[in-house]
Parts: sequence; C-alpha cells; structure tokens
Amino acid sequence: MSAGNGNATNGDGGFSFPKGPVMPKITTGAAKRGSGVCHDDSGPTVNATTIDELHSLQKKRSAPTTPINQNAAAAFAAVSEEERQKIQLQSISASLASLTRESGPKVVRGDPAEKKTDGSTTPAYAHGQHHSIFSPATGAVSDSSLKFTHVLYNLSPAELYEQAIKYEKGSFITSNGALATLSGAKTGRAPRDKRVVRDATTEDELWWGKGSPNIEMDEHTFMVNRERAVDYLNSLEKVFVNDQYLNWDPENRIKVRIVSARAYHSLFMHNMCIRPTQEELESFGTPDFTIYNAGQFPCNRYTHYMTSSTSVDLNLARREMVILGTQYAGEMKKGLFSVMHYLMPKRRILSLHSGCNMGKDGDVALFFGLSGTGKTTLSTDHNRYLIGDDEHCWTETGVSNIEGGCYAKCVDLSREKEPDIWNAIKFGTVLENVVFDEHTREVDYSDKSVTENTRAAYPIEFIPNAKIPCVGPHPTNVILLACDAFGVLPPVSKLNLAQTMYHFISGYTALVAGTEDGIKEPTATFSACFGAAFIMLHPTKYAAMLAEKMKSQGATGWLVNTGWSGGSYGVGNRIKLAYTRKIIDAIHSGSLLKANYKKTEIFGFEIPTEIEGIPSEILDPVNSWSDKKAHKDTLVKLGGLFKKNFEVFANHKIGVDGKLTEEILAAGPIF
Ligand SMILES: Nc1ncnc2c1ncn2[C@@H]1O[C@H](COP(=O)(O)OP(=O)(O)O)[C@@H](O)[C@H]1O
Ligand SMILES: C=C(OP(=O)(O)O)C(=O)O
Ligand SMILES: [Ca+2]
Ligand SMILES: [Mn+2]
Repeated sequence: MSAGNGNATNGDGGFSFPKGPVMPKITTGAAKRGSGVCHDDSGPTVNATTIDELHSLQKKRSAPTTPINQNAAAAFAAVSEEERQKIQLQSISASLASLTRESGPKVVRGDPAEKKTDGSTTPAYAHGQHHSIFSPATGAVSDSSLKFTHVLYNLSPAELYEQAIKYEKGSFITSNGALATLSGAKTGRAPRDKRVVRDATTEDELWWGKGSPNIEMDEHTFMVNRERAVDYLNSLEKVFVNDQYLNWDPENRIKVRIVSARAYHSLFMHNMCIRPTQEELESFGTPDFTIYNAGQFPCNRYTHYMTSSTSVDLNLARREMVILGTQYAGEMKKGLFSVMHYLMPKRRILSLHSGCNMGKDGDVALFFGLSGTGKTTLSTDHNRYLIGDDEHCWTETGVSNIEGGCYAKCVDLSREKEPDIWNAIKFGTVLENVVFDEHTREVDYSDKSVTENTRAAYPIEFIPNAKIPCVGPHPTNVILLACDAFGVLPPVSKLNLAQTMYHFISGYTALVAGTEDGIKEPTATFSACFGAAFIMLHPTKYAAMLAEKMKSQGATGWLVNTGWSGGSYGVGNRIKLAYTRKIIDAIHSGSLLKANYKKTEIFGFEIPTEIEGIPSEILDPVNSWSDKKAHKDTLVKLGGLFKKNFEVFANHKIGVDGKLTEEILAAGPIF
C-alpha cells in the first residue's frame, strides 16, 4: 500500500508524488505496524505453502457471465456453466468427427501441457473422471478412438502469444509488443490451388470457365481432402478453435468456426473476424460455416484435381472450407470473403472488395482496388472514421464491414506517413514475415528478406477513430484505385456511371513484378470487380447491383491513380502519398466535384485542372512526361490492353434491356 511511497502521510492509499528535492523517507510496513522490533522489514508473507499453490494463486478465474434472459436465449438461461461447456464440446466434437469411422479421438478442453496441482501433466481424463470428455461415437476400439485431442477454445491474445512462443518456431515478441510470426513457404495466397465443389446447384449459380477463379472439384474429392485435414488435426495433441462472427450488420451476421493447428492462425482470426462477447459465445450454437485449416500438412497429390501440395477447397453446400499445404493466414480471411460473395447476393446484398470510411458529417466513401493499390492506407485516415479496410456489404440501408480487423501491408511502413497503422502495431497484433533486430527486437520494415508481402493483422479498434459498430449510411463517393505503373492514368478522374461500371468490371492495376535486377516492365493486371479471385458469381451480377445502388443513391465515381507519374516505372516516380491524400480529401469534402474539368483523349476521363495543395501540372499526365511520343504510345498500349480484356464481357447483358451494356461498352477507351 503506502509502504515505499515517501509521501504517504495522507494515509488514504492514494498515490501522490514526493514534493521538492528532499529524498522521500522510506517507511516499511513493519515499522508502520509499530512492532518496534527491528528484526524483519518485509511485508506480510505469501498465502501459500508450496510453489504450486503460489502459481495457482496467480491466476484468477473470471466469473461466468450472468445468464441471458432474452426470450430467444431463454433455453440457455437455465443451463449451468458445466452444461454449457459440455454443449460447446459436443459441437466442437461434431466438427472434428471423422465421417468415415465410427469413432474418433475424444475432445477435451484445455492445454495438454497444463500442469495439474498434484504436479502431474497427465490430465484427469486418464482416470475417466474428467467432465469435459466427449466421445463422438462408440464403436470398435482403434488407436484413434483411444486418443484425446485437446481443444484450445477462443483463447485470449495473451494465451495465444504464450502458445506461439513456446511451440511455434519463428514466433517472437517485437519491441512494439506485436507477435512476429513466419507463415512458412507461402507468403501470399495461392489462387491456382483454390477449388470449389461443383454440384447440381453451384453448376448453375456460380461463374465457371475462362477468367473465373472457381476451379471445379467434385464432392468426393472434397471429402477426401476434408478427411485428410480432420485426421491431421485430430492426430495433433491440441487444436485451436475460434468461434466468431462475420458482418457487423446484425441481420446478416454469419457465425464462423475456425479449427487450426497454430496459435498464429487462431490469433490472426481472433483479430480479423468480429469477436463475440462472452454472452454471445455462451449461446453461439452451431456455426454457419467451418474452416479446417491443416496448415503445413499437404494435400495428397495423387488425389484427383490436385496440381500441387497446396489445396484450398470450398464446399458451399456443406458450408465448409479445407486448407491443406499452406500456412498463409490470408487464405482464411479471403476464403470467408468468397463465401460472403456467394451468400450475400442471394439476399440482394452487394459484397465489395473495398475499404470504407466516413466523414464527421456522415459522408461515406468506398475504396475499391486490387492488392497494393491503397485500400487499407487510404481508408485509414486520421480525419475520418474507419469502417473497414477490405471487405464490405452494401444493403438497402447502407454499408457494413464484414470483418473485425485490418490486414495492412508493412513494407516500408513509416510512422510519419502512416501513423495510425504504425501505432496499431502493438500487443495483440500479428506481424507476418517481418525482419527484426535479433537483440532489440526492433522491426525493420524496409527489410524484404523474407518477402515483400509483410503484413500486420490487428483488431479494428486498434485504429483510434474506428467506427464501432462498423456500419454506415449509403456511400456518397465510390473511389476506384489503380496503381498504374505505366504512368498514364491521371492522378484523379471523375467518372460517369457507365465509366464507373467499365472500370469496375475491368479491375485494372499494374504493379511492378520485381525490383532486383534494375528496371522491370510493368505488367497490367485485370481482375473483375477489383477482386476476381474472390467473386463467386459472374462479374456482371455484382456490377449490375453496384450500378443500381450508385444510381439510386446518386453516388459519384472516381478513378484515382496511386501509381506512377512523370513516366512509366523506371522513368517516373510513384505519386507521393501526401498528394493522393490531398486528392482524396478534395473528393470527401465535395470541393473536387465543383472544380473545372477537361476531357482526356483515348480514355475520355474528366480531369480537374486544379486541386489545392497539388502542383497543377501533374493532374494531366501528358504534362509530366518529358517524352510526349512515349506518353502517347504508352497510353494507346494501355488502352489496347483494356479493350482486349473487355472482349469477354461484351456479350453479357447488364440491366433489364441490356441498355446499360451498350453504355458501358461505349465508356471504355476509344481510338
Ligand atoms: N500515392 C500512394 N497512394 C496509396 N498508397 C501508396 C502511395 N504511395 C505509396 N503507397 C504505398 O502503397 C501501399 C498500398 O497498400 P495497401 O494500402 O495495403 O493496399 P490494399 O489495401 O489495396 O492492398 C502501401 O504500402 C502504401 O504505403
Ligand atoms: C490479404 C489480401 O488483401 P489485400 O492485399 O488487398 O490487402 C490478399 O489479397 O491476400
Ligand atoms: Ca485485398
Ligand atoms: Mn488491404
């Protein structure tokens, strides 16, 4: 209490600083008790007689939440804590049950390494007494039915840190408090290894064939891979289970369960999905969707449809996903996003690969763009409320974030340019594949030794101006981001609706492949709806919904080039982030809408002649290129690439009479 606090004369236990230069006089507890005998000046002794007792004192168990009394959850109100845990275990056991064997491992709660108070490490179940044991089915005795699988259920970040650091190679605490991890051989998604079960329903509903991300697999092969993943997970001493939510719109919330082998994966999803409250968890029930993430355990290449040892398999009918042979955590996040791209349009809700933020006056902006174009960077804006950085839904009433966290790129991250993201990297954040000082554990964000795709995954509330709940009204501005390494797209263009649709369907960006051996040619990427890897239906389905929503809300479309200016990659430079932010500010404030515009050749963009805080000459790329002929040639070349890419969409009708299709086709480059 006040012992050791030199100015403790107030005697109320409150803390106060010693006044003046006088050194505080140390009063010991013993002296205060006035024993008068000076043989022991220590405090009271510890309330334990053994070291185990001492350790058990250290950990306090939080009281269970009071039973929920709402009508819907009335059945739960009567359920005891013990009963609740049993129901939870039964549900997890059902998730992990083998579909081909009568019996499987018994599922028990808790860490197998947890020391019991009697000093043993063998859990009480060895004597058949443990109340948490749940055996899915009885049958012929096999080694698998004699085994126990421990479930580490919805652990806290602190517990997951300990698990990762103790058991997972390459896990360290960095000086900012984040958990640094390695994702192994894969440091990005593997879209070529993604498979979707083609059955009677999905055959008609989904987009298959050229350009589609949906590479088919049959139901049986899915079950083979599912069993492989489940068997692998059950063969482990322990698995991690996360029960969480997707979508902040309460009417369209989805319950997801993620079963994984690594604490890294569990913490990643803890951060990225919406975290249930203790009460919500108690009545969680059966998940709507389950991921089996076997991580490093490969698929069997003799299995039909497998072309590598990595397989990410989606079965919409079973509402399950299986991950084999990759530990890249982004597969889970983006896999669930694919599921939302299927489920939401069925409810006439548009799913969007976009960032989203809101101004003080309630004006909402969407930021579409492929990886690396600036969705996360630009939606994280100190002057606006962050709704989300990557995945959203647009309903009849407004927008909602699908996720509960952000996944920011860390390459060359700086405190000055991106202060909010910098500060979000702290205790609880997962830092993937970054390099740090061996001793100080200070992260070097410029070091790309492991990969260029270094990442930070943090809960959205780590951003100070996050809008919780992450929902907002209808968007005012729809900003399409392209990182144009050719350097011919203007820094900003105002688009009419048909142009917005043309560029949304095109989904263009041009990143530079590699930087090691000097200059590399930029390569154009076209990815329909700025996220072809995740859409499940034909792009025109999403485009038609976007057109309808933008039209009825009177939203304005913009195309912002966050890429090169003054020449292509190698000659020009990437547009300063500070300039792009000024452009975005002018869009948000409404001032850009009132600017003077001129029309560009070939693409027919409306470009502003002036924006406050930006050198006017960069607004029209032709001015910033010293070689005018090279500029024209590059512009024509890019226009040609757009035209060629769009050919496949020319026969698809959008709108009731297909009139919009004509308009959209006419909104592309003309030369
Ligand atoms: N002018 C610019 N506008 C946006 N981002 C820029 C700009 N210049 C450099 N960058 C960098 O480009 C990257 C954009 O990535 P990010 O925001 O994560 O994209 P996304 O979320 O769309 O995948 C960040 O590392 C950011 O610092
Ligand atoms: C995580 C991803 O998203 P982004 O790069 O758009 O942030 C991804 O595409 O794997
Ligand atoms: Ca993305
Ligand atoms: Mn992002």
